[in-house]
Amino acid sequence: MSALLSVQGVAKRFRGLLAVDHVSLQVQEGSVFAVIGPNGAGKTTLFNLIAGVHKPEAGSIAFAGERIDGLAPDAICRRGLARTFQIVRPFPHLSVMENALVGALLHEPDIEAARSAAADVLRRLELWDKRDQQARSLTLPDRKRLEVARALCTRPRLLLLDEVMAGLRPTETDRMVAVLKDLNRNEGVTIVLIEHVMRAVMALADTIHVLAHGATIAEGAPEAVTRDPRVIESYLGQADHPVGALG
Ligand SMILES: Nc1ncnc2c1ncn2[C@@H]1O[C@H](COP(=O)(O)OP(=O)(O)OP(=O)(O)O)[C@@H](O)[C@H]1O
Repeated sequence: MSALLSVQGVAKRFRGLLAVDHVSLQVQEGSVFAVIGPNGAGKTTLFNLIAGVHKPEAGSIAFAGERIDGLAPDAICRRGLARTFQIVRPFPHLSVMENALVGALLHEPDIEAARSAAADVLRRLELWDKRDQQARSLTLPDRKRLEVARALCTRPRLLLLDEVMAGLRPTETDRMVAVLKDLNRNEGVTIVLIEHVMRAVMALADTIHVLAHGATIAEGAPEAVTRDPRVIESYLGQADHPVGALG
């Protein structure tokens, strides 16, 4: 099986700090791949490299067999790689439907067809009843779902999710996990997620990749990775060391 996303030895430095230190990973089509690691490990910077926000100083990134490093974020999104942001960023004064439409119009220039595609996604994400509400009036769980909906409306083959569970209560986390499982299993969307909520990671991920100080320290099946002493040690000293609690 060839990888849908292949990251080879990418590096990114901010002034003196090597935020991503020659990281390599392979994400198989149809899988759920989690990137975890303590605060400041380089997870969001790695996403920004994949999504085209930053250009890697070393290494290469291929999506569906073609190089994407160096392309602009919108060009990468058009190829089928969409992302959400750690800080949710819907257009606050637009309605839920209008926010979804912005994504749908990327691939579907016909407004009625785009509206219909957006409606399908909003139903799937349980936001249809709130389609006329302004995004800024939504609760945090609904804003998180809208963030996923906007990304999904661009019809991605691969979805990059940056901490979509943060701030959710356990029941809301379970709902989001169910939505993502459905997308992955029934729609075939490949998912790469950065996540601190280990309950969600364990429920979803086929593979976990662990970063610490910008570098890879472990990768493998969830049960093995969360028992790895290097992984547990990397979280020590963190107020909430979720992996230690599981191990
Ligand atoms: N734009 C930037 N300019 C300067 N330094 C940055 C920038 N973005 C990230 N960094 C630094 O790079 C390192 C990695 O940050 P990054 O946000 O990628 O970590 P993270 O693993 O996503 O952390 P968290 O779990 O807290 O979100 C940190 O030391 C951070 O301060």
